[in-house]
Amino acid sequence: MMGEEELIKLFPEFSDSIQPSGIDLALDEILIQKSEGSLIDNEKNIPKIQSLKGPIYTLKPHTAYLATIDKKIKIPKGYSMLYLPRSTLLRSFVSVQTAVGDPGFYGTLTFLIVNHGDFEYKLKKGDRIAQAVIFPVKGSGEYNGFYQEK
Ligand SMILES: O=c1ccn([C@H]2C[C@H](O)[C@@H](COP(=O)(O)OP(=O)(O)OP(=O)(O)O)O2)c(=O)[nH]1
Repeated sequence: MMGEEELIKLFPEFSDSIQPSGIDLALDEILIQKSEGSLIDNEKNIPKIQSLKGPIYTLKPHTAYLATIDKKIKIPKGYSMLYLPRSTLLRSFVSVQTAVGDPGFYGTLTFLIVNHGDFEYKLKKGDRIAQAVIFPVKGSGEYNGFYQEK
């Protein structure tokens, strides 16, 4: 796992958000699902989504949303990332569910955020919701998939 000194060099645009063992990630928008979706024979039909009005978002009980991160990220070749939830959210019955950040990815990170609680939970744009932890990857190629932005 990469530490503070190395992370500042690798991610200068996140210099204000570097932690001893990762990078803090802050909320941009919360989005709700507006249509069905499917994944059949690797054919993606991603559900339509709609932004909620911010900057304070109310997560309804037992409801899933998408959350976008406020700064686009470029993952350098040779590194990969995992995203872990901020524990304050877990202590509040809210999970942040995430996948792997690939070497070479550039774009907006999107996470699933679920309020598992029986009560509403309020979250403000700009608040930290997750932390990225970064690992070197030996012999990696570069991501150039569906979610890559130019
Ligand atoms: O929770 C996550 C994890 C990763 N990413 C970004 C970075 C990652 O490099 C990219 C693609 O993720 P993944 O490879 O998991 O997506 P896929 O469904 O396999 O897409 P593709 O078919 O383009 O490979 O999305 C997110 O936005 N959210």
